[in-house]
Amino acid sequence: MSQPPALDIRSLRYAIGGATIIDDVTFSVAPGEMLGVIGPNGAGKTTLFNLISGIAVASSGTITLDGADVTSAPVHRRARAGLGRTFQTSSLFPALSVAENVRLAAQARLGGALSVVRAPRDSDAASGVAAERLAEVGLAHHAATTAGVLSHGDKRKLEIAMLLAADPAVILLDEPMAGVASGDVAGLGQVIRDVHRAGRTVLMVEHHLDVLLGLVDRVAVMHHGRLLAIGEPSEVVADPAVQAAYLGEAV
Ligand SMILES: Nc1ncnc2c1ncn2[C@@H]1O[C@H](COP(=O)(O)OP(=O)(O)OP(=O)(O)O)[C@@H](O)[C@H]1O
Repeated sequence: MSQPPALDIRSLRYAIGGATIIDDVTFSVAPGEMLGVIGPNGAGKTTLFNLISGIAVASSGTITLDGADVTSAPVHRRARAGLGRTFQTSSLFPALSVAENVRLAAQARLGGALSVVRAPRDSDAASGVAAERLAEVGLAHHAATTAGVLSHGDKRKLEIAMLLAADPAVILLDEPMAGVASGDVAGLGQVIRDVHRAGRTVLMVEHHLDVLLGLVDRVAVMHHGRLLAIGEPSEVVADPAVQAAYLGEAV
């Protein structure tokens, strides 16, 4: 039997207060693929991520993760099924060290009691996972640094390391470049590329189109809650309907 898609979305619809925010969206993402999700402000990108991660529940349609229907599953069950997500707003603990932030995320996954008081032992499974993940995002040299003083680019790398601590197969990145200094964008892009090349399926919403189009295998364009186009970046950028949706913005 052929492998099921990492993520399959069928006829997804989300309506609230009389407004249809997501309207009949269907697409699937292959295992190991990186899909960019773009669209003008208010197009429904974050809502789509909320439906996939379980923060909002679809009005109709289905969401399948690696063959398992998770359409109405709570957030923690989707996380157990291999889904991980970052948010537009920072989710780290600024007063703790970089290593402690990732250790806590790893402890949550490993099921141990959460403790910031007990000094971590190097032999701790969670500390081991934390060290590996920090190395993976290039932050090993900042392990002892207080997370709050990191640059925006390094904070985003730390959030990715925290996400990886749970070992997700499918990762949703919501505007990972937001607020990152232009000089740090390329380095963060390389971390995302490496995370993807390690075999993970990645969906990424990002307004920095130049960076996104250079990273992804395919791009999906949302417009007024509908999927306007999906395909390889060069095809999608050349699509007149996509250009019209951006009202002449350089795509
Ligand atoms: N809970 C809600 N109740 C009412 N309207 C909502 C709700 N959530 C989102 N919307 C509306 O749905 C539309 C899509 O919002 P969403 O945040 O998903 O868009 P987006 O593409 O992520 O936008 P941006 O690029 O600005 O982040 C917007 O018009 C928003 O105001």
